[in-house]
Amino acid sequence: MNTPVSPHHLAALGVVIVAAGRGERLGADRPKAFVELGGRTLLEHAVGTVVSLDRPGQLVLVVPEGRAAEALEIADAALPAERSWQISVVNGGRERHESVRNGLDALRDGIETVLVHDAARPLTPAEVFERVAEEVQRTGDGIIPAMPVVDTLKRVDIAGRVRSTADRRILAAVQTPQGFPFEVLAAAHESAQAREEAVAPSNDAPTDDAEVVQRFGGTVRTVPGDARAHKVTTPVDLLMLQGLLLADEAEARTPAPDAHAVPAPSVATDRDGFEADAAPVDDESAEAESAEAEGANAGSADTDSPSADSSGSVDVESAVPGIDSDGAEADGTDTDGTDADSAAAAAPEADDPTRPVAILLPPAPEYVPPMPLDGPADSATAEALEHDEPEEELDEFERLLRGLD
Ligand SMILES: Nc1ccn([C@@H]2O[C@H](COP(=O)(O)OP(=O)(O)OP(=O)(O)O)[C@@H](O)[C@H]2O)c(=O)n1
Ligand SMILES: C[C@](O)(CO)[C@H](O)COP(=O)(O)O
Repeated sequence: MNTPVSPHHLAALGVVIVAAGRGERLGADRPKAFVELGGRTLLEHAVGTVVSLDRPGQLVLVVPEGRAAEALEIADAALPAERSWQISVVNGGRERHESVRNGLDALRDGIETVLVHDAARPLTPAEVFERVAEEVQRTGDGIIPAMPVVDTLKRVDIAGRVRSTADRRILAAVQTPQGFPFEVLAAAHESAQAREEAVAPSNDAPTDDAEVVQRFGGTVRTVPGDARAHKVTTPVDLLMLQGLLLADEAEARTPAPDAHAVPAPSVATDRDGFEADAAPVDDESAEAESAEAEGANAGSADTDSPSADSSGSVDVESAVPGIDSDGAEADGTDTDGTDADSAAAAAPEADDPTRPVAILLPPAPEYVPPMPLDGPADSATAEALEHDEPEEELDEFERLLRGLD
């Protein structure tokens, strides 16, 4: 039964961290969320960021059976005394979407906005949580962080033969946290569950919550994601995130520029990979979308400052059998944990006022946003897209899979 809630409760944010996966592709000796990165489990990193958000909320941790006590300890240790986060822990399901459902069931009445986040994205900055939550509250739509696709994408048949190239201008790689009005996400998951129970299990389980909501008829939009929200899937992902933590440490050790120094460029790299005012991928009017994107990006799209939760040495080798800790060196990081370039920058000649105190990185490559939101501008692109109609190609692909081609 619904209990009356105060306006304070109505403003509360619900966050579900799904941490109940087995981590088979990582191949560690424990569930992925309990593997360590920089001396803290992936779950600890994620929880630490959520409880650092400057708002009241309820956090639900969804964990593998037998891990609830450990998860509660992690949450207790992470919770700063002055923050108003209420924490609960529930068991996960067989598939990710079942785990999300269990998490939603544990949220109390009065949550208006809910964010669903993968523990497997441990370094996602607090700014991304804020950006997603604010945009959900502003628009009432589902909001997901997205990154441009940087590789060329091929459709390949079961014999390994390349059949065609997908148009990556209309594709985006999406991350978590994904945010929704609570009622919409809860109803979408309920409806998905009813459908699952009514028909035989299929192999098209939704891989994210945006898909659950879209199948339910909801609208989902994008905001810029962040390179630090990278997902740990295989061992090399842990090494990449280890590199980020080491870079944070090196940056934290770099002395602040003195008054005589040549100023460093204000923006060296954009971690979201998008131009600051890149419009999100959508099919509505370009004008309205550009205005929205500007609103969404204002003050938060460029997240170049060091992470608040950078921590000590990285324990990848001991946590994941078969991972070679030298991978950090291969990525250009010295074994003493100092990025070679940053170390050089950290030792400017004090009496040489012209000596730069920061390495001047080249500007990030310009990201050309997907096609104009009201369709391709030029006739060549329009023609190319006409011949790259996704549903037609899916049919063709299915025919190939069945050996009908
Ligand atoms: N039944 C599941 C499956 C996944 N997850 C969570 O969903 C996120 C994304 O899933 P993924 O990276 O695929 O994790 P795993 O399922 O653990 O990985 P794998 O497929 O390699 O086993 C992770 O934080 C994972 O813990 C979950 O809570 N419950
Ligand atoms: C939810 C997700 O992280 C969005 O990119 C992704 O779909 C999870 O996929 P996985 O195969 O369960 O890791």
